[in-house]
Amino acid sequence: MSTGFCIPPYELKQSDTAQFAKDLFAESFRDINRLLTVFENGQIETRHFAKGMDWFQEDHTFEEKNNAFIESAIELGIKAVENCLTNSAYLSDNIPYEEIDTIFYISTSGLATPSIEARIMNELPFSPHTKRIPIWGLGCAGGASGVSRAHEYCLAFPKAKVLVLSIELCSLTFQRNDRSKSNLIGTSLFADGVAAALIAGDEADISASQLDTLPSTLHTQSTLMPDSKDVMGWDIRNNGLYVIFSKDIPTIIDSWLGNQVQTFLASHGLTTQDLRHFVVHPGGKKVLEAYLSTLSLESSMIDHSLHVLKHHGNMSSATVLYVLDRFMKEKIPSGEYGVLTALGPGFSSELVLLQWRE
Ligand SMILES: CC(C)(COP(=O)(O)OP(=O)(O)OC[C@H]1O[C@@H](n2cnc3c(N)ncnc32)[C@H](O)[C@@H]1OP(=O)(O)O)[C@@H](O)C(=O)NCCC(=O)NCCSC(=O)/C=C/c1ccc(O)cc1
Repeated sequence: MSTGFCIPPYELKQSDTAQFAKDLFAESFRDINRLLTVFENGQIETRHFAKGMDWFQEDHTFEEKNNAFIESAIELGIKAVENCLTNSAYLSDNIPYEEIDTIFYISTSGLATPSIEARIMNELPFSPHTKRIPIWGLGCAGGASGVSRAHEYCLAFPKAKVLVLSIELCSLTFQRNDRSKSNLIGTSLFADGVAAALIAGDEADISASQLDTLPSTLHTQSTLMPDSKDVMGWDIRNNGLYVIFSKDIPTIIDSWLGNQVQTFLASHGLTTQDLRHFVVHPGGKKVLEAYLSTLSLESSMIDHSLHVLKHHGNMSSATVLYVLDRFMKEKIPSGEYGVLTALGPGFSSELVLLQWRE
């Protein structure tokens, strides 16, 4: 396994984005100062964006926003792929582009056909026979789903080297004229992130990592909650993508997820007591608290997720790969188990059982 990232170029402090939101939303909410406390309460300090503050001060058409997405996605995606295939923390030799069998491209924040991985293949020397599997629409769950689908691909083709490339430029969907509370909360949470992960089959010819152990993917579980399409998603209108996300998500996690994780672990002879590591997408502070409470986990198990939330915000599908990278850098004894998980529109969850191995 390897990872690579490209941090988008414009770093903004939470205090700057709070001021921006105050200017924008002041007319819409009489109690704006009370609502602005969400910017401080969310445990986010900095976020990174593809465009600077000036860009968000102006209205943009759907066409302009989506064109900006395509341009930045290619530029940042290329760097994340390069960093992943040459990451000396995990690889003793660089992986040549032409050895990548398949790219799973994950996104829900911009549209492109041909999809972004094809455009990146025009810029980097991949084999023209590389299989392209673009996955659009899984939202925050997409990074975990990408790891799951890559795992299954490697079971079918054990010699395969697979790239999961997640590109989310959530800020480029920003709707200045949507003065809903969801949009205000979203403006405090969402950020841009670009991450790549290399997943290799058991028989792949890959130069050994310099680390003692790395996580292996063992099993996966995808779950759709029936009749829950209004929990999260996009309302697609002439001006672009308008965010839908329910304020009940933390409560839904509390009542729905615990059982699922327990059943998943039990089907592999494990319980939550066996779980040492929890590689969880930090959807928001209250989302992380809900995970702790429903699974009775020790609070230290979300430290890496909180770190990513603090320094990068919620970068939708890319976020869980940032969290995974922090776990991969830790010295974790061989044999220990973990779960990688994220939730997204559907409403759905993705679970991956991990075991650290030499
Ligand atoms: C740290 C937060 C953000 C703030 O906490 P707080 O400061 O204690 O504030 P409250 O939770 O009390 O919320 C303040 C107000 O906002 C309201 N609110 C609170 N979430 C909501 C709400 N989703 N709707 C609409 N009103 C709300 C809440 O009801 C309350 O209103 P009021 O009754 O007038 O006091 C906390 O609410 C929190 O962690 N929430 C969980 C966030 C969450 O669900 N994350 C997972 C979903 S991620 C997701 O769906 C992704 C979407 C997405 C979006 C854009 C993209 O570009 C890409 C992706």
